[in-house]
Amino acid sequence: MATVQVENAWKLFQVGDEVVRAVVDVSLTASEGEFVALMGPSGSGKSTLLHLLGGLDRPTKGEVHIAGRPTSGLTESQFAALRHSTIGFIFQSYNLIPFLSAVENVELPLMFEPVDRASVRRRALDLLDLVGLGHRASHRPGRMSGGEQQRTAIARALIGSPSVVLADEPTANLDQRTGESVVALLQDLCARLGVTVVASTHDPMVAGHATRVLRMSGGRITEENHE
Ligand SMILES: Nc1ncnc2c1ncn2[C@@H]1O[C@H](COP(=O)(O)OP(=O)(O)OP(=O)(O)O)[C@@H](O)[C@H]1O
Repeated sequence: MATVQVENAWKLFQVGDEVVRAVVDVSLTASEGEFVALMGPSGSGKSTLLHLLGGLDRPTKGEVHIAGRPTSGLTESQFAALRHSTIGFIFQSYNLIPFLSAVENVELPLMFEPVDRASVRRRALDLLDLVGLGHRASHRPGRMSGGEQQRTAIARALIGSPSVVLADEPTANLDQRTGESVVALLQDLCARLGVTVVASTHDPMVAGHATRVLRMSGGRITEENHE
């Protein structure tokens, strides 16, 4: 099943008198369990495309489907609810809350949901185990390494059982070896849980683990390579 689907998507930004064409007529489909790497020079449109895929931003033109549903007719709150239940995000700077413990950070996306707290706690602890951090559950981010913080962020991205995880340069702040272990974890999630991962990256190592590599230039997808 296609878990990521965009058709002829454009994103234009008006900056003063100038129109910036950040994403230009992009169509993309990815299925369950795929690991797609988005590569390309700075400013080529990778982050903007990720934002469109995840519904953090709406296209100027074109259609974005989330979980097989077209999103153009949805209100902001319908859109947010759909995003919440189907998509997890990972950022290069981890974006963990410094005064919360690892397990509390993982629980955060479900904090305001009407769900049983004890079962959320169990699930958060299971996810920390899954990413190899069961022993760090009570640690705050400041007491964890960069790799541990990114693993915590991956567990947080999974708390809502998303079908898609979008990662914006997930290894940018990690050394080579730690980056490799984080990417191996993402690859494992694709294989074992059937999650679709789309990751923007400048790092050839990340692309080396992907099932598909898309190259962007000037807002367009200009090249596509399969594993
Ligand atoms: N909110 C915005 N307002 C105006 N222009 C924007 C905005 N967001 C992105 N852009 C522009 O759109 C283009 C694509 O930017 P984007 O951040 O998607 O590129 P990128 O490939 O992710 O770059 P990097 O690798 O440096 O993160 C750039 O020219 C950028 O300046």
